[in-house]
Amino acid sequence: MGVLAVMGGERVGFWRVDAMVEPPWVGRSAAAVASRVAVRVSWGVGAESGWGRLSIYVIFLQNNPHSLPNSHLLIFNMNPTMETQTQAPNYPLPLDFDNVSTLPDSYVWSTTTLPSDDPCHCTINDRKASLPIIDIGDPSTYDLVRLACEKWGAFQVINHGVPLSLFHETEFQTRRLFSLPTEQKLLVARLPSKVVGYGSARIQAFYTELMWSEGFGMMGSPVEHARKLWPQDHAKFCEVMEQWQAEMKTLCNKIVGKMLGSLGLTHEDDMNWFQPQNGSDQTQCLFHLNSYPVCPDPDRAMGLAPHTDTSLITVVNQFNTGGLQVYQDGAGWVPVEPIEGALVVNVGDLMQIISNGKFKSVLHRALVNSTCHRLATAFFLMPSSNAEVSPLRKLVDSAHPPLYRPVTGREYFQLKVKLFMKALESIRL
Ligand SMILES: O=C(O)CCC(=O)C(=O)O
Ligand SMILES: [Fe+2]
Repeated sequence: MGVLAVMGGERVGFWRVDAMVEPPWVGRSAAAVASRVAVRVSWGVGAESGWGRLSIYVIFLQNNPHSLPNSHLLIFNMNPTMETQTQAPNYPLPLDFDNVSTLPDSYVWSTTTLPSDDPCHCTINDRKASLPIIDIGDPSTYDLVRLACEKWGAFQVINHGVPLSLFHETEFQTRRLFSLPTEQKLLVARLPSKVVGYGSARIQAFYTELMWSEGFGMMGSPVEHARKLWPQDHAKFCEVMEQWQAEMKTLCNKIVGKMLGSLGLTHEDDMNWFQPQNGSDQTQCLFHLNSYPVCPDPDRAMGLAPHTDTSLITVVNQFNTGGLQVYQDGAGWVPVEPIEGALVVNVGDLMQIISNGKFKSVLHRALVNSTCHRLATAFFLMPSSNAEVSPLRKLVDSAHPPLYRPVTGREYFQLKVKLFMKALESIRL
């Protein structure tokens, strides 16, 4: 287990590997190699004159990148067989964004590779279309919620009861994490098969072009990772992250209650399947921090590529900085207006399944900009992994046959990892 750093060409970055590398040669003095490597690292990451001119090296660090000279460290020329030996996954860890002054070619999204022809396409007429803003504290909002979920698959919520002070603390702690030096963030790099830890978006695996973003995932307490990042000073980060997740869980229940209510159902009667059965298998909610550093060429870059969320619903906080866009048939990509203290709710794939296709899982993406470092958080409401997800019984009758076969939360998650945007289609009856 270790971190592979590959330097040279345009794809400068770090890959995490699961497999132990069998080095083609061993026995060089670690200290001697380390001094060479340190120089190559500083050349390879960021120095423009270095792009494409360095030969490719693979560095295997058994310990942490901080202790280079003392680590057991091996270096060898990369060759075609090496790639198969290391089984490097198809998505790199994020770039060292601070040290890049021009957009590397591998981060350029040409308009032809974008799902819509023009990334910012919006006719004058379309500009009037904007995501509904719903006062979730208002008891008479059922119709608005239903319409928003049917037409958009998303809406913004206000009057949700999450204190503004917690927004600010969460933003502060999120910025604190992403401001750490790259090599420190790599101490908690996410393993390819996992959702927790630091890394690039998991959907990167489905796109050839690289995304201008980095993320940090957690499920519940982030203490194990936070301890590695701040050995003496992680308590506040953990406290704030746990508090935000608790607030999001409560809010999600309220919102799901409204969504069901808008279809004539209730949380109590119709969501029993969702709760952990014998207390042993907790719900698998995922909380993600996203960072979109200032980008030298934002019109040609992509922060987070188009996708739908796997969740039942997702609550996104874009910290008052625009960038999130939702796709609507007929209108194209519609920017989600940043509103201080508002939260964005996305209908996810699992909600599309349980609503028997009444609510649609929204296609969305995040763009970047050249002036400010955008941060966002996303809380994904997930069922326990063995809960059976299927169209809710009361929504199915002879006139409305079930559109999807039952799947467990775990099974659907695995389908999404394998099939990405074709996962829903694969369980369609
Ligand atoms: O960063 C954003 O605004 C969107 C985040 C998102 O869609 C996600 O993490 O799935
Ligand atoms: Fe998303």
